[in-house]
Amino acid sequence: MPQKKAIHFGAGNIGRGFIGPLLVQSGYHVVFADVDSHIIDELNTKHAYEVHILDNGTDAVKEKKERRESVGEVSGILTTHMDDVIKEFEDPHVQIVTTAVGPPVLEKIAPAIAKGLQGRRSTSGGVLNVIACENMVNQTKTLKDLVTRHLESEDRAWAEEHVGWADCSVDRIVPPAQGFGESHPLDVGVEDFYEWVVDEDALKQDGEARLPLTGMKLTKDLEGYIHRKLFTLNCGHAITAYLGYLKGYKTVDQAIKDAQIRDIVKGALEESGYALVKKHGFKQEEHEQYIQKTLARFENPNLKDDVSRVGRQPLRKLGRGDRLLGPVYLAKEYGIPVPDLLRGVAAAFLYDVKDDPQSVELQEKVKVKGVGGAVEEVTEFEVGSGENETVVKSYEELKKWKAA
Ligand SMILES: NC(=O)C1=CN([C@@H]2O[C@H](COP(=O)(O)OP(=O)(O)OC[C@H]3O[C@@H](n4cnc5c(N)ncnc54)[C@H](O)[C@@H]3O)[C@@H](O)[C@H]2O)C=CC1
Ligand SMILES: O=P(O)(O)OC[C@H]1O[C@](O)(CO)[C@@H](O)[C@@H]1O
Repeated sequence: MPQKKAIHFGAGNIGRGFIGPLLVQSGYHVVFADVDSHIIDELNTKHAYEVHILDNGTDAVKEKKERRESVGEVSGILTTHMDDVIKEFEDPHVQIVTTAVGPPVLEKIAPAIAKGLQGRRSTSGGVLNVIACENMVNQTKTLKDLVTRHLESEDRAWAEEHVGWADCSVDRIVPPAQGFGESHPLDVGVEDFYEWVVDEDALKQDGEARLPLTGMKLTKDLEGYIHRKLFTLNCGHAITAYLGYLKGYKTVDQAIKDAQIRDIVKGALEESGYALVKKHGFKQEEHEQYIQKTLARFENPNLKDDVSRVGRQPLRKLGRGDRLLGPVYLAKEYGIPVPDLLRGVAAAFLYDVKDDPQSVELQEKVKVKGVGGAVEEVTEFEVGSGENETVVKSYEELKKWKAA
């Protein structure tokens, strides 16, 4: 039987280090679609690469610090070559389309996906599931809306019937590849842990296209998984990055070993945890273990994960439903005090990195409106409110860390 195929947009860290390998393990040939011609050329020359599991020696890999998994059955196309994209969508062996390009890039790939779906309809192609693996809530619904804008009504109707659009939670720390040598540009280093949870009800389950894949979990309660991951792993990660930046640490593992930083991060995750337990009915004890496991993941020295990567785009991370304010607002619903989460929010307002446009924009807001005014604009906590005052007070305290 001819091999089933997947198209994955974004041959970056998560694409090559997480989603691509799981697709290959599940028997798919993966066609990576990217704008980076160097990576695409490499994929089409070598058709294989290695994933280096950089465990910290406490979990699966007790003796060695690294083990490798070979990934074959891969090729590439440029998203700028529309004919190639359409040809792949027309291929009846293609059954799943995934993305990991970054939230702002979804609108850029939407026209190509729309053209691909038009082509698939015109060749009477079968059912397809689309799963956007981006760190955001409702990422695939967002992609669906963006794609639908480029479809005429008959194509829209066909897509409603033939295309499943499933949101997901995607969790594995994959920093930019480092130290594998110039002759291995496709290799990527990852942590051992991973979790990929997909909204079962949104999938089109049809014949060969049925999911889950190896390593993928289906759920009818995606919100619980997304909140747990975003308000724990991503929340703690971001706070570690912002506090680490203030103390001049380069990487996350260095920052989390600092007792002052660890106390705040742990406190913030406990506050967020009380709210998550209330909202989603997680067992308190199990959630505490999840927090411990998360902190242990931050300690992994082999990942050498830069605080600037984890802290990137602070305004996005200060979004109302995102990793910092999401748990603050959730805790507020239950009257849970959140001093450490608000310290984390304050630290984000002190993140001053010149080559990060969102950091520059945030600093400009602070300059123009003062801290309280900027906090009000970004967090929607009015000047004079308890939350606004706590963030401003924490900001002034944390500012001294930077000066020290
Ligand atoms: N790296 C990580 O540990 C994790 C990342 N994520 C999410 O995965 C997504 C991707 O993150 P990374 O893989 O780290 O980023 P990355 O920067 O390594 O990869 C993004 C890829 O998208 C490609 N790209 C950019 N514009 C494109 C376009 N118009 N068409 C096609 N490809 C395009 C880039 O060339 C790059 O290869 C983000 O949403 C991130 O939040 C989620 C969980 C873990
Ligand atoms: O990719 P983002 O949303 O900028 O945030 C970085 C975060 O994403 C991850 O790369 C993976 O979830 C985390 O390591 C980190 O918390």
